[in-house]
Formats: sequence, structure tokens, C-alpha cells
Amino acid sequence: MGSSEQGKEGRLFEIRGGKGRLWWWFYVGSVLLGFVLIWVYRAAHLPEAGEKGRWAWTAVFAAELWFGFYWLLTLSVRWNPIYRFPFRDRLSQRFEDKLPGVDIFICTADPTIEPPTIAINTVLSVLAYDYPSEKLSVYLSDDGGSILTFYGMLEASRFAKSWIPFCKKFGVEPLSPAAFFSRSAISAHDPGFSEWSAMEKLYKDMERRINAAVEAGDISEEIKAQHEAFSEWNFATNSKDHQPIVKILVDGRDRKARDVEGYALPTVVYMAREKRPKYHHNFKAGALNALLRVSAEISNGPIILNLDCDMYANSASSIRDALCFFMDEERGHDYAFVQYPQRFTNSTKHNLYASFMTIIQQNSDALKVDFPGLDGQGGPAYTGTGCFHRRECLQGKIFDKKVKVELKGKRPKIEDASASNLEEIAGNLATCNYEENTQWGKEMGVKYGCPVEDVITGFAIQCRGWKSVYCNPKTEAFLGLAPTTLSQALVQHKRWSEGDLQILLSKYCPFLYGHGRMNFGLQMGYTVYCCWAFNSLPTLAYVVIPSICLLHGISLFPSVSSYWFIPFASVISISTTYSLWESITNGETLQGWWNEQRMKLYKRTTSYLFGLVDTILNLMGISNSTFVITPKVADEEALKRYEQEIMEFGSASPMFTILSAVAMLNPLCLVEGGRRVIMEAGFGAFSSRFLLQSMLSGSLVLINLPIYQASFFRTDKGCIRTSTTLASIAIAMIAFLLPVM
Ligand SMILES: O=c1ccn([C@@H]2O[C@H](COP(=O)(O)OP(=O)(O)O[C@H]3O[C@H](CO)[C@@H](O)[C@H](O)[C@H]3O)[C@@H](O)[C@H]2O)c(=O)[nH]1
Ligand SMILES: [Mn+2]
Repeated sequence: MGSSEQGKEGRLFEIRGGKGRLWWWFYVGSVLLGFVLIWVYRAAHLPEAGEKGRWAWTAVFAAELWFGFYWLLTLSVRWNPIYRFPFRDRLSQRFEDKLPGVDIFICTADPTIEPPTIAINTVLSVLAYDYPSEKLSVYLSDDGGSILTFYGMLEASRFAKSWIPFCKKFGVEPLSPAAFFSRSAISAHDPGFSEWSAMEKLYKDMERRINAAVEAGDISEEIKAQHEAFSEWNFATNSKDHQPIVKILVDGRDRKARDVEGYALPTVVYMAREKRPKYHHNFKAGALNALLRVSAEISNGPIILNLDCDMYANSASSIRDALCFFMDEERGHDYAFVQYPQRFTNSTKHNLYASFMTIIQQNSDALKVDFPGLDGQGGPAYTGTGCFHRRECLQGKIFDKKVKVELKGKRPKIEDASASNLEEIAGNLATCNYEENTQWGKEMGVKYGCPVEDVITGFAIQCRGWKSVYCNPKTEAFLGLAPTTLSQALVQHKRWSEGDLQILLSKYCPFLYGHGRMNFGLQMGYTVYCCWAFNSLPTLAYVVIPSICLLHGISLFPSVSSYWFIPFASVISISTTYSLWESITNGETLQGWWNEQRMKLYKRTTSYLFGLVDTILNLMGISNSTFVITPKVADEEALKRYEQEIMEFGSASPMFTILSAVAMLNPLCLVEGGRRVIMEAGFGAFSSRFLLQSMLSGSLVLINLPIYQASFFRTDKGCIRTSTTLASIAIAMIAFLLPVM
């Protein structure tokens, strides 16, 4: 079919936009007006110099200026959301024999907190994709350089010979064997029963062998004899100091590499890049760049999918869906990457730690939020796992609208090099000093030096003229593991907020570098994330100052009878209603929304604050940002509490001290402040002049109920430590006793 006859019928995807949104403009208009009036009120009523409360008033004013500005930024991701729908049947009809090679990169970094069975389930899941095997290659990067992970991969590459044909025959989904067998059951009368249970046994046996090795902490001599590669791990090897190891476990070119049904197998490669103490390894970004080079020698697929080790493929058709965007004749040439949302298998009903990030990535027909919103401005950010890239774009190619990028699957010229030869060549590309004096990590590949290597890399790609796509099909494409404790969630957000702030303060500041290179709306959209960390101080001011002022009888808000009360009441009620509606229409429960508000408060007052402080220290050269890996396993008791949605504190962390100090301060101020005001001026004065202040303190008390529970009523291991509680009470008492300026 020629492109002229294709017209709309021939398109490989469809875009649908937001519907009639008059009410949305009403929302924007009324909140904006509210903010302006609040600012006017603050400016007009600022206490005179020397008057009590001037500083408190100024701080609250500054916070409100910030909240208004930040709210304006968030409009960018709400004004033009779009939704995309790929047509993979058309893709098959037209391109089945021209499908490009796809290289899948999976990263793992620590066999203890990312157990090998988790990583290999991800590997096995992508091996079973509905895609021609000879065009598929799977690479595992092991930054833990662990013999246990290698052993897992060896087992997986054998098991794959049965698993792949099994998945294709029965249309298995999810594609991860652990997830599949834990979630599906088959009746004994079913014709597939014997195959099904044989496969389950095969899987369980493998899992048992791997876990036994993990428990023993080493590989038996008997197993070591099965593969020469085990000799790479000699007594001198440890995870921080070892030679590069590249092992082709299944060579897709090898005619003898067949599954149990006799069909060709995808290529499977294990890589542990070289690590030496005196070389900085640049975390995941370093691993991805090594994979880019190694894979270029072995399979050189023009399309790359990157996954974290815990994020397995749930749906068999994700590659084809993504290709609908890249291969669309009309628009495909604009797109550098296709980002799928991060969804989680272990999220709880009410989303205790707000880890769905519903508002950021979820898509429902009723509602349009962040990622569809960004897509409407030129494309979503790259957020790491679950993203398909064009290899060329990742390597730094600049967009040129006159040149149509091709996806021809050119295999490297070394077609006939032997596997061991190839391993050696590839190994030399994964050395520590390979990147010295090159553009790797700068203009080439994934960028270094930023804890959110993904966001900054995607931003740079978009600044080179490319667009991106947000793809969120009904059946979840990937499922991963969300943090299961409060501290994990907070530490993860600290990394993100710190990384995003670094982008803002670097030469890649969205408003400066992005200017003229991307839509203004997209610049605003990026700034929403880049300013996460700045939310910490105004939020802290807002949860502490009004309460303390209440205690001292200083009114910070207009009284109920004043006209100025209206803008405050309307901004609060309209924006709360809006956010509640946004969550509920996205499938969140009421309690889920409440949990989200709590997590918003906790992230702002701890993660973002620490992210801000660390970024400043970083700029002054006092500290270096690191990458704290999120654990994928938890002890059984803690997991049980997670499932029951009981907040997990457990460890001692300065973050918890801040959270509980705020939690302790508010009821003290509310009760004592309320008592004093009522004694002096009567209840009428209290309820009119202090209504907003006491409502603020009151809602902080309500939202912090889990903290009181964890400090005073719980006895399990996840409760707040006594030392933390004592420290927080001491801090609250000091704040309580300090005079107000
Ligand atoms: O030195 C390192 C550190 C981490 N990783 C891998 O990076 C991935 C992400 O790490 P994780 O601890 O799970 O972080 P998350 O916060 O869950 O990751 C999100 O945020 C990261 C950026 O902060 C992105 O890289 C991820 O893709 C994205 O899922 C994991 O597979 C790790 O094995 C490495 O390969 N090498
Ligand atoms: Mn993760």
C-alpha cells in the first residue's frame, strides 16, 4: 500500500484529546482569582515593623506566593491531555517481515535486596514476548557482579527453552513464571493440565535450586563444573573490584540453540561491567551505557527496551504496541522514545504509600493528568523502567525533519565471529577506562552525574528536537515492586527530588535550556518535578507557623465575618474538591486519597527537605549524590503489616523525627492555644478569628493519626522508636516555648 492511499485508515495509532472542558476553566479561573486575592490580603495586612507576628505573617505570605506559583506550573500538565491507541493488527499486516531487532536491557545491582529469582523472572518474561525470536535479544546487567545472579541466569536460559513455547502455546499472561503460577490455577479436567503442572514443577525446581544457592551464599563445585564461566569468580573477585564479564548464554545465531519445540531462541547475555574502586561507576546510567556498547557488538537492535530487574512484562504485545508509534509512516519519525507507566503488583487497596502515582501516570477516559498532559505538550518524560528507545536517539542523534529515520535491523558485521570471540570484544567495551575522554555520559548515551539519569536524559533527547509518546494500554504492560516501608518510599522520593532539583540548577534548567527547543508547556511540565524539593520549606512553614501563632493568640487568617475570608475558603475547598475528584475518577478510594494527602505532606517535609539540603551541599562540593537502591524484599512481619496497610516506621531515621515533631506540636498548640483564646476572648472570638488556623491544626492532627498510634499504642517492630518519640517531643516543646516574632 502506498502512503498516499493509506490516509487515516493506514495510521498505526490514534490520538484522542480531552473533551469539552468549560468547567475546567471555571476551576482555573476561580482558584487563580482566589490566590490573587489572598496575596493582596497578605500584602495589605502585613503587621507593622515591631508588631508581634510580622515574621510569621511574612513567612506565611511567602509560602502562599510559592503555592500559587507552583499551582500555576501544574496547570501545564492539565490543559491538553492526549491519549494514544495503537493498532497492532495493522502493524502485523503491513510490517510483519520488516520488524526491527529489539534489545532488552535489564538492570540489577545487588543480589541481597534484589534476589536473583526476581531478576530472572523479569528476564524470562521478556523472552516470552510475542515477537520473532531471532529479532529479540535480552541483556542482564549485573552491577552486583554476583556469581549467584549469574547462576540464576544460567538456569533461566535453560528453563526458557520450555517456558517460551509454553507461553506461546497457551497465550500465557503475565509472562513472568512466578507471577503466572502464583496467580492462575487450572482445573484437572482441562486438556492442558498435565503440561501446565509439569511446567509449574519445572519452574519450582529451578526456583528451589537458585534459592538454595542464595541461602548457601555460594555455588557448589558440582554446579560450577556445568559452565566454564564460573571460573570468572575467583577468590579475588568482589562486587566492587572485578574484571568485565560478558557471557552469551544463548547465541541466537547458533542453529543448535532451539527450544523444546525446535524453534529458534532469543539471544541471552549476562554482563557484569568492570568495577574498580578508583573508578566511579555512575550507577544505573553507567550500566546502561555499557549495555549500549556491548549490545551494539552482539545484536545491535535499533529499538531498546529498558527494565528494572523487578519489573516484569505482564502483557505479550507491548513491543508491538510500541512499534506502532515508531513505525507509523506519518508521525513515527518524530518519536525518540515510548514510555509506559510504572504499575505495581504489590500495591495495596488504599495505596498506603501513594506509590501508584495515580495522578502522574494513570490514564482513564474520565480524567487527564500528568503524563497524558505532558504528552499533549510534546511528550512525557523518560522515567527509567518500561521505556522503549530508538538506539540512535539514545546515542545522541539530533532530530532533522528532512531525514526519515529507518529501523532496519542491521546486525553487526561480525555475524560470523564465534561467541567466545564476541564475548571478548564486548568485554573490552565494558571496562572502567573505556569512557575516558569520550562523550559517553555527556552527549552520548545516558547522562551521568544526576540521580535521575532517566529524566535528564529524556529531557536532553527532547531538546535535540525529538518527541516522545506515553502509552498506557488497558492491560498493564509492566508490573514492578513498590516500596513497602515508609522509609523506603521517602528515601526513593528524596533521590528523585534531589535529582530533579539538580536538573533545574544545571545547564539543563527547563526554562533556560529548553527555551526555543521545546514547547513552553513542556518546560513548565518539567519544572513541576524539578521544583518538588522547593515545596519543602513553604510546606514546613505552613504546618508549623500557624499552629504556633494560634498558641500565642496571633491570628494569621481573616475572620469568618470578613470578605477576605472568601478567597481562603474557596481556594481550600475548590482545590480539595478538585484533587478528590481527580483521584476518585482515577479509581482511587476515598481512603486512598487521604493516604495520598498524608504522603504528600510527609514527602514534602522530609524527602524534599533532605533532597534540597543535599543538593545545596552538593553544589558547595561538600557531598556527592548517590543512588540508594530500593530493596525488593522485606521481612515477613513487615510485609504482613504492609498488606494490612499499617505504616512501617521501625528504623530510626531523622526523617521520622521531623514527621513526629510536627505531629506532636499540632495537638499541643491546638489544645493550649484554643484554651488560652477562649479564656481571654470567649468562644465566639476563637471560632471566628481562629477558625482557619484551628482547622489547619486539626486536620494535621487527623492526618497524623498513624504517628500517634505508632508512638503510643503499637508494640510491633514497625512502631516508632521511643528515642524518636522523645526527641520529637523535645523539639515540639522547644517550639512551644519559643516567643513569636
Ligand atoms: O548502581 C546501580 C544502582 C541501581 N541500578 C539499577 O537501577 C534500577 C532502579 O533502581 P531502584 O532502586 O529500583 O530505583 P527506583 O527508584 O525504583 O527506580 C526509578 O528511578 C530511577 C532513577 O532514580 C530509574 O533509574 C528507574 O528506572 C526507576 O524505576 C534497579 O534495577 C537497579 O538494579 C543499577 O543497575 N546500578
Ligand atoms: Mn524500583
